[in-house]
Amino acid sequence: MEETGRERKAAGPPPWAPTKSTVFRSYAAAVVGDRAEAPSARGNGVAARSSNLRAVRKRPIVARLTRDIVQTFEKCNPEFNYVDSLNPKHFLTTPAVPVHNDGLDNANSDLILYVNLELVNKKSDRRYIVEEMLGQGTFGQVAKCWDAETNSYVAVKVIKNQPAFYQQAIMEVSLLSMLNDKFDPDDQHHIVRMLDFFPWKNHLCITFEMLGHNLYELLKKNNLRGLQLQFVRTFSRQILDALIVMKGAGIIHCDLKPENILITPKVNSAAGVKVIDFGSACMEGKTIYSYIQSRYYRSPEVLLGYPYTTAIDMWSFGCIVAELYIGLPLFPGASEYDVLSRMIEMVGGQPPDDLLREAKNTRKFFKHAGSIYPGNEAHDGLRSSYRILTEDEVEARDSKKPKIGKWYFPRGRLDRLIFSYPWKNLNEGNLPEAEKEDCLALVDFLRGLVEFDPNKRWSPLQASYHPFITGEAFTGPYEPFRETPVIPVGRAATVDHNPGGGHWLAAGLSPQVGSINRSLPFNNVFPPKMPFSYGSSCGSFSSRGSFNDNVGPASSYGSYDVNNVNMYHSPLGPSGFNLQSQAGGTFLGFSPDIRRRPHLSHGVGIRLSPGGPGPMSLGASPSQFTPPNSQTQMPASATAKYVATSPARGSHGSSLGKAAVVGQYNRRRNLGHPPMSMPPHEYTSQLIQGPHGDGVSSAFARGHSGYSYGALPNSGHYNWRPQIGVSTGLSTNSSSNHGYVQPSGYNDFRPLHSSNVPADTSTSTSSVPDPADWDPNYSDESLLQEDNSLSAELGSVHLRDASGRTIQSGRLPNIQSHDIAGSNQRNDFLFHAPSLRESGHSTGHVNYDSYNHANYSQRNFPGRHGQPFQRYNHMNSTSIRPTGNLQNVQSAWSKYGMPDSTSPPRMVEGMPWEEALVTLLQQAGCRRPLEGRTSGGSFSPCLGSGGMPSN
Ligand SMILES: Nc1ncnc2c1ncn2[C@@H]1O[C@H](COP(=O)(O)OP(=O)(O)OP(=O)(O)O)[C@@H](O)[C@H]1O
Repeated sequence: MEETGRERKAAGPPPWAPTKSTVFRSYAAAVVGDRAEAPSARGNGVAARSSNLRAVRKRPIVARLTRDIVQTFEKCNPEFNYVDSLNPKHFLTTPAVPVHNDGLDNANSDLILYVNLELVNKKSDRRYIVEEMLGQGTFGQVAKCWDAETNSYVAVKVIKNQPAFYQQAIMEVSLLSMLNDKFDPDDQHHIVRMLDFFPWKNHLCITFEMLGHNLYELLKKNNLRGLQLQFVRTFSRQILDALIVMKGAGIIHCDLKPENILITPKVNSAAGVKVIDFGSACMEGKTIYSYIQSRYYRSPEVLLGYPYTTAIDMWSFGCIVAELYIGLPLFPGASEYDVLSRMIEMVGGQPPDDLLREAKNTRKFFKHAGSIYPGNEAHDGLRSSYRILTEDEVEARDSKKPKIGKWYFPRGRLDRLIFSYPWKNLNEGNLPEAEKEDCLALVDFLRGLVEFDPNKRWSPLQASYHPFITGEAFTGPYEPFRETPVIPVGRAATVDHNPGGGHWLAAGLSPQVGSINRSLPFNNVFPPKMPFSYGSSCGSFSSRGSFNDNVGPASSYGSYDVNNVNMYHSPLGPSGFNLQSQAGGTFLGFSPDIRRRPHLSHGVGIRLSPGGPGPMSLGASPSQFTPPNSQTQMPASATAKYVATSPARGSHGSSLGKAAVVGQYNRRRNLGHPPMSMPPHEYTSQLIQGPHGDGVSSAFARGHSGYSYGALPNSGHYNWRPQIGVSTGLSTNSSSNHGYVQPSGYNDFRPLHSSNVPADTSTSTSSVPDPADWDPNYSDESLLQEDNSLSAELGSVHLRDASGRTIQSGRLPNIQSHDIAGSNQRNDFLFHAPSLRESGHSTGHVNYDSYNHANYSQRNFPGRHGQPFQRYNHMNSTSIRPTGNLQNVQSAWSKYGMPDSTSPPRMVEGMPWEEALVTLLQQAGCRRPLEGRTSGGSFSPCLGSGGMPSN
């Protein structure tokens, strides 16, 4: 029965009701009383003074009303009980609906983050207070957090609570640990610093130094105009620096793109950039995934399904350098076919025949003409027996048109593109004298990077000596010094079972058969700073005996002795990673001498020889770990808000791409995927004959005489590259084609492979939304949005030239549109060209009449396509593919040396991932992040008795 007001009155106030005296006590009285009660205050005579409320009145009203409000309420009503958790939360994660992990995770297995949530490293009791979302990507979320201990902001990547992502994140941790600690201990090589990692609520959290905006945002900031050349040079040099170190460590980044290069604003010091996101990285020679790299930056060998090395990062790097200059992605293809077509059209030539012969996807893109196809030539001047399929041929084969994206700049050769940038003055003769040399140097620099043949593509070290980077005068085509070939690529996992019965592939090791001596190249400028020899370019197997004797820092460079690699299969169960250091501890696969390592004789798994970072050997194909029912849902809604998809934060569009890929990957996982067909030895021997001979140097030692310095390519020139055996190069002489097929209308920037597609129209007929075009947040308005933080960030940019001289110091002018509006000149500032919008064209379609063939829609800049790597393995081994029940997952787990096979992993509520992580990291010697916080540097989990972390 409902109680009436009268009855209530008669019954007296409810027990919780404040009494008049407490409720309506004045705030001042409460404060006075409060202070009067404080012993310390009393002691200091504050009580007496507190009756004077003038100090309180001076505060702003909001402060006065809310300061100590909880205590005030408590004063007013002693029964008032403030419960923090009942506060409305400001959620940062999308969606924020609790689904998994006892309501802590959403449907995507992302930890639901909200403002002021604490992420705690329970081992060190270090707390990170979530403040805002920086990005939501494939592997989880990155949040800006306050680190109370250091009074600074950090970026914390909270990995999804799924084994697959967890595994790959362990890889990220281990690779970055290695890079940070062993190869760049002094933080000099433009690689992001990892500060901490810890498990939290079944999520792995990785703490990074807080960096600024990424390079895509920087370009976008200026309406996708390019940067001034000196900035292109400076950033390129720094990225190269990172790449040199990575190559020295044998690490392939696999997802290099402008979004993964972040600005590091430093007040009063040289600004620069840092490479982030090693979440897709792997070790050279131990490549697992074939679908890697974001599409625009995907190398030809990856597109074609050819074994890859660190050279793929150099391709991406070349794309980035060009993009920094022109402001737009170089190959913004809407499909892989489109990307490859653009490469061929813009770079000239095509991948060499031996690559095409071996690559597993060749038939997707090329037609084998049986013999030398008339009129078709590879880029090195040799005729080819392959030619790229026409769109019609692709359509006839696939019963649907290939997706072809828009062209955002004049079609034509890359050199022309660079020379005529910003494309308003189409006559390259307009190029100021002063810029000619720079442009020539840039074009020549790009020549060595966007090189179809990975064996001829310049290494980062070779590229770093290019005049474009060093700032020396450019006097003619650069010939890189000969570099000792380091790591022939390992055939990506192709074998189901290794002969020894172990699981090479499960361990992430590509069997590399063949007697190849691998030693640290004499010209490795970045020997890791560690006392012993090390396996830096980890991942190659060498045959017995080939392991060199020159023990020392450069000796056991990344080699695995195929006869000594210890793979065990034992019914006794897993032995974990068995990473044993000769130095007396376990560490990340660095054994100073493979020959002396202890041989363990039990367990499944693999003991890594020098150079193989432990966790990496997980062969962390998510497919092996994703529980059958695990969800990898990434609805567009979940990705649209933050970084990955938003122009405001870089890799916009990528999430969807990645989501699609993850979905594909999961499907693939379930369906299985055929192994690559080529036996490893074939590939190895091929490589030995290729790059191990005169390799790079010979490729560039020939036929460059015709590259006439100072001469810009004229309209009659077909191939902008200096040609082997052809004395034309960039000669202005159109007669120098030497039998090359004259492209139709190079003059007019017409495509080599005419697709009859107007440049401003998309021929995509697919009803399936293309992730490349999917960018819900994209708009011209967003392009024009000022971002003061970015301006501020850049305001303190100081750039130095090659000699260390400051070329741009002090505060740069704010990046305001009026700084550049209406300017058609390369501004004496960060950016060097007006945007299409500002180059006098009205919004909407921009018709470059003078090109006659190119219409551009500035409204349709490419939706960024950070298409992710897709993880699928080539392994057919059912033993490592989860087959639908926990036990199988567990057995897969145990094969990777994960803990105790007798206690199956709990997928959601338990701690096995944390335990596994802890064990792995402990075994791998990843101690640094916790050093100083743990006893003896060991990593031990902060587990409650029940296995769950106590909060
Ligand atoms: N150290 C950092 N400082 C500032 N922002 C960062 C940092 N690390 C990452 N971010 C932001 O978070 C975003 C996602 O980070 P990251 O690329 O490492 O995650 P991811 O899941 O691999 O994303 P993606 O799927 O886009 O590759 C980055 O694009 C960047 O904007």
